[in-house]
Amino acid sequence: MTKNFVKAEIHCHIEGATPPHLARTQAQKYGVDIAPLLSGDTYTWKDFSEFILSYDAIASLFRTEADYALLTETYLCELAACNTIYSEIIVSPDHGDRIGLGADAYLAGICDGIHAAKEKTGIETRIIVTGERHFGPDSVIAAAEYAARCRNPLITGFNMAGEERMGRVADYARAFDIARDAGLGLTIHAGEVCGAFSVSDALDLVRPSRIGHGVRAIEDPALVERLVELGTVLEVCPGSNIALQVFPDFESHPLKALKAAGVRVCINSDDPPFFKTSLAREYDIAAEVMGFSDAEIDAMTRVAIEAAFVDEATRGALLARFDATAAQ
Ligand SMILES: Nc1ncnc2[nH]cnc12
Ligand SMILES: [Zn+2]
Repeated sequence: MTKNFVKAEIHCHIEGATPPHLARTQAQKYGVDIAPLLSGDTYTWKDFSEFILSYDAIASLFRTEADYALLTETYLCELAACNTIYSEIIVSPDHGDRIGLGADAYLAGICDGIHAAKEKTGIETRIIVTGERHFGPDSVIAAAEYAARCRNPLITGFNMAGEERMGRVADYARAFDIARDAGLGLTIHAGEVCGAFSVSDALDLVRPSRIGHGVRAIEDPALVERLVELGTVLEVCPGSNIALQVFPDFESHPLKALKAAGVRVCINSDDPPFFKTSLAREYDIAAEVMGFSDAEIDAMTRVAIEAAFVDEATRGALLARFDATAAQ
């Protein structure tokens, strides 16, 4: 059991963290029939494309600043309850725009939720703005421009999520140039649905310090070696990968092999209720199914904090908190 382990997570999509009970409340509030999306406590989707559609539909149930504050506070308090001291949430201003709330109010709600959760639990949180690849290059560039100009101190990173099979990384490279020039940390979903070439493209064209998933790098030993040399951190989400059938089961998941090869890896939940998981469960699986030792699990948590998009004073404080309580 990893219940008492100090945890940190740097890859979770805020709308993807919607607990089924909250989805139902929101659906009732706005008179939306979500029966095709949710059966009991299970989000129903069959493959990656359907998952993305389902994700966007659940996101559309949050329509006000207060809705987003509630969602964010709910998720962060759940994380804090399992000893999580740091979280980076991936947010998409496109969702705010698409439901007519607007990006500013969308982010204001999320920030309210972050402050409320910090007040209640002490959890430290930062925001990664993401472009959604399936909304096209212009929309991803607009997301980067938004992140760059709004100068919100909680927004410290830029990402691209969504349908990895749409276009090539080169089509989106400009968005990352804008984010890099604004001083934001860079990470990108790659090597999840697409193979090793997608991770190579990301390294060549985005030069990120982290990659979301990246697990299919395992298909190319030279690429694994390149990740080791660069020190690129993979934000690994094992439960997500199994649910989305990237790998058939936890036994064949490459997290152990990547770590053994020297790649810097950490454990994350991605969209936990969509994949019937939680950060706590991901840590338990690492220990009980994948066979990582306590020290190895702590080492992955340390990687998450070392790779976090925070200022050095905050990183130091988090590491001190982690060192004071880890593996005791
Ligand atoms: N696992 C995932 N991959 C790509 N885009 C996403 N958006 C939310 N979850 C995602
Ligand atoms: Zn993700």
